[in-house]
Amino acid sequence: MIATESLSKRFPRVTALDRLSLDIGPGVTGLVGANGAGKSTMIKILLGLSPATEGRAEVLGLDVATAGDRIREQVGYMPEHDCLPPDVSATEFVVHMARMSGLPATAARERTADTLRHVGLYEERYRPMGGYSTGMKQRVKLAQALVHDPRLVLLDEPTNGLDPVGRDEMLGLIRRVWTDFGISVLVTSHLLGELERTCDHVVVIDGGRLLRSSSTSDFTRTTTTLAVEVTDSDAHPDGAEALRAALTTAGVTLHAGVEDGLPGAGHILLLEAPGEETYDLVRDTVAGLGLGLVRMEQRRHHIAEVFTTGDQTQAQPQTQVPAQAEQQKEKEVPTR
Ligand SMILES: Nc1ncnc2c1ncn2[C@@H]1O[C@H](COP(=O)(O)OP(=O)(O)OP(=O)(O)O)[C@@H](O)[C@H]1O
Repeated sequence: MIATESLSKRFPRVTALDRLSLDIGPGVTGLVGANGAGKSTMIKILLGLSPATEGRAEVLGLDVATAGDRIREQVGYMPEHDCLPPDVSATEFVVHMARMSGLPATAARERTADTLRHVGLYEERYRPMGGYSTGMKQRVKLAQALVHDPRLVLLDEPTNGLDPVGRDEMLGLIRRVWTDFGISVLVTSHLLGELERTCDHVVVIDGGRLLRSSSTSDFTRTTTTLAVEVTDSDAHPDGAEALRAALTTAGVTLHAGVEDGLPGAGHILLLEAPGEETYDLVRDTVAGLGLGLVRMEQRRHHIAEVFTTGDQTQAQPQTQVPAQAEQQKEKEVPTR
């Protein structure tokens, strides 16, 4: 879908993109980086709106330097900034954008109605957009990117300014753009955590340089940590502690501390399970103590841990772990 080779963009005082080489296939791809990392610059180059200083880029097999018009025919774009005229309604605006993309009047009206329904705008679509909430405006911006039925959409920070519920709804919509319509998505964000749930592939850039590009499952691959939750019993009023003692005696390595489990079902123990024999041992020990086994699951990495644990096994050689990431409660990539 997108390929770049040693792509650079230099402004007089800043290098926004620094020899970036990427190969992005179909599906939902996240482009994550702090403010100023170069995400918007990258999108403008991919749309053929801003020339690269050096290197090359192709979108849908078309060269951005020479085929910008043809790229924009097949690609939708949701800009980061607020760009909606306040005095017109969502319907009028999206119909206008559809006509600009070359759709005949009837098709433009039909596609507008379908697209606005998809993004969850109903009666409001006839009201002037000046009175819309941020969430409604973001939905209109998404709708106008989709209305001409592109093969790929480039979404620049679509969750900006949204509260957690609005963010979840927007991420769900973005996921469905791919699963329901087969339109590939490149979505930028400075929030690592939200990409974990939404994207098949994640590209991380910092200061215009590539930090890492891998499938989300590589980022979140399983660990050897096993989480075990058991019920209490009359004989063992603290089932988790009884299990901890029995497993320690059996030679299993347990992590310090417990996590809260389901109400009434005790706590969750975390232990090292290098092989299947540990699973069998846990099951038999739980049964031997007469406890109920509520859950036994392998823990997965979270994307943010890539930045907090120094796990760089698949990182590019130039990887720098952004130090402040550890302090970001919301798992945000730090602002530079
Ligand atoms: N037209 C321009 N002239 C000079 N510098 C620019 C220009 N556009 C972007 N930059 C600089 O290039 C760098 C990358 O900017 P860019 O907007 O691509 O980052 P970003 O990752 O999209 O961040 P944000 O989410 O804050 O927009 C920044 O340092 C920015 O100040």
